[in-house]
Amino acid sequence: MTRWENYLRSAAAVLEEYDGSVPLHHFLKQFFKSRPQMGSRDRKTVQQLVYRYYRLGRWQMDMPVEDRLLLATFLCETAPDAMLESLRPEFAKHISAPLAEKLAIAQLDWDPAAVFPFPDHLSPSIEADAFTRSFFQQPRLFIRARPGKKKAIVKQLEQAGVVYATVGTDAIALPNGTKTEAILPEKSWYEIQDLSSQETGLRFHPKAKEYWWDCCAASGGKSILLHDHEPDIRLLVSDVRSSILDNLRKRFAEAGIRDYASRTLDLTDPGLGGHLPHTSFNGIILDAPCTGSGTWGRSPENLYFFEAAKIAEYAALQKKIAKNVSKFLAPGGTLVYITCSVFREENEDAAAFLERDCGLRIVESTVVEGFRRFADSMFVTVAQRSK
Ligand SMILES: C[S@@+](CC[C@H](N)C(=O)[O-])C[C@H]1O[C@@H](n2cnc3c(N)ncnc32)[C@H](O)[C@@H]1O
Repeated sequence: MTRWENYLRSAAAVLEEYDGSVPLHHFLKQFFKSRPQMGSRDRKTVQQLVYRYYRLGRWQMDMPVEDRLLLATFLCETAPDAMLESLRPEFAKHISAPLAEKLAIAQLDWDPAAVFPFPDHLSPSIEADAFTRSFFQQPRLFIRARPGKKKAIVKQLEQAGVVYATVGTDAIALPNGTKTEAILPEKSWYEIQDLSSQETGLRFHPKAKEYWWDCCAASGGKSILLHDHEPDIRLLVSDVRSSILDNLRKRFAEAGIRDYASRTLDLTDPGLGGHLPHTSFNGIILDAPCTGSGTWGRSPENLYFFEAAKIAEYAALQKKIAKNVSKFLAPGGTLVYITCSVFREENEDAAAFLERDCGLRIVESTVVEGFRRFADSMFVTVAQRSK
């Protein structure tokens, strides 16, 4: 058996075993652990094959697995690929062609709803076909340069010979798999943060001495962004998971942030107010738990396994949290509601709920379209309590 056939067979074994109950990257870690004979290049190749397979969603499912793996490689890659050159030379010679041309070469009927089966749920401004086609491209790795550090970071990237691109004021796109920790050892200079996630921070306008609450803080990505806008704020961070707040503390320490309060809080708890250090905040960041559909370019297994019923479940949870949390917004205060979802129910419908049921005024609602630029897609709405 050739090296290529071996790779295809290993990828097929992953696909046979994986059932979507845990994220694919967790599953692959375990899968490779039990196969120590596979070297790092083998693991990387198999992993790429499997990810590409899921990028096609449920389109062309009748095809034999090996054929579909090679088709996915043809459609998702633009650089010469040795496996394709060996096993599908007729595809390999068109590897850099645009997707429309590749589809014609492969002589297949394009069926976007088989790739992304939820177009009816998309936020209205998102163009379904462009969004669906974006799944064939792997999003990039982005870092955010912290204030005053961009020049020094760029210098280190150049010294290490890394191909990078600066985007906007603070974002730097890096090739996927870049070992940032080895190349950029000074961790207080930057944060690993998606481009669209960075741009949600353009809506944070904290003033010195104000009270701000990042109520779904996780490991603190938005809080560090907020703090970089204005370090002199009274910051409360909370999350329902205490383990993720341990990560936040470590990350804050590396970022040099020491002055803040943290709490483990369930935002659906009707008695929430009793656990808060203050009962009124000038700013609340509600980066809500969501389907994550705007990030599925990084976890394409969701195209295959996600069940639409989950959208309504998340939307109900988001409303419950929004209602409970918005009570603590001071007169004139701002609530920034964020999701990494592309679904209307979690986005525009949630904004309408903030206005209708929480007594807030919507100042801005935006879908941050990452899918056109190798980044995640997000939604952000800015809501204000009247003075
Ligand atoms: C989208 S993530 C937040 C990401 C984070 N803000 C960042 O920038 O990295 C949503 C967070 O909400 C938390 N969460 C989910 N349900 C919750 C609840 N009932 N109460 C409080 N937090 C909750 C999750 O643990 C998760 O960390």
